[in-house]
Amino acid sequence: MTSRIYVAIDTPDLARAKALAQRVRTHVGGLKLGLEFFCAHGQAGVREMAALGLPIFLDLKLHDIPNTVAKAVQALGPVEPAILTVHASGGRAMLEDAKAAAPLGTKVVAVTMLTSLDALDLTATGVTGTPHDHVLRLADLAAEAGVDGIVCSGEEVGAVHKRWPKGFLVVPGVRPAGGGVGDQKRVVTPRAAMDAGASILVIGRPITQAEDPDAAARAIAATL
Ligand SMILES: O=C(O)c1cc(=O)[nH]c(=O)n1[C@@H]1O[C@H](COP(=O)(O)O)[C@@H](O)[C@H]1O
Repeated sequence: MTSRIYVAIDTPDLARAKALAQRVRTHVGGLKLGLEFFCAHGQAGVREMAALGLPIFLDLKLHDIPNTVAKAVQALGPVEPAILTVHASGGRAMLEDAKAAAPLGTKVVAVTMLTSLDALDLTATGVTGTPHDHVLRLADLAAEAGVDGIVCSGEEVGAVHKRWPKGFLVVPGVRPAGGGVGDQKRVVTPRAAMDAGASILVIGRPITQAEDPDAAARAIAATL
């Protein structure tokens, strides 16, 4: 079965990105490229990574007025990513227009509440209620807007899965038991996220910063 792990290749160094992808490719289902990589290498860099033969998750977390986001998504069309992120808090019209502008084969997923935030951070942004409530509210908004799914932490994915069983649910911020969490705050193990209903996992540093990234990816895959 294809691995449900997308490895987050968070580096601006193209040679390192390619080398990492080659090392872990047999234990991951796809490559996630984010802002760091895209700002350094743009669409040409994405194409070079896509040439390695794994699906590309382009994580640009677009968040702007509907017209701007739709035009940006349209401009990204030629690279036809398998998955593309926008922010759910951009609102319903933005989500609808992003989906309408995306290539047919691209899943548009809406980031709800970043896994690097906790309840205190949420309150500080002026949002009342718990992270759980906030994620469910944004997940409902994303479902109504017709995008393919959402990004949330493993703490909420079970509840989202119950409300939206067909949603494509992306869970980042996962850590093998006993691993360091870094800047992530709402963290679960890869296995717990899958058991709760994640469609795919996004995993960066536990693989990319390991002494042997291939062995780390294999070890995590073996727990799923
Ligand atoms: O959209 C994402 O992928 C994302 C959303 C989120 O809420 N939290 C989050 O960590 N991510 C991404 O997931 C990856 C997590 O990396 P690690 O913490 O190194 O495993 C990074 O590339 C983040 O940009």
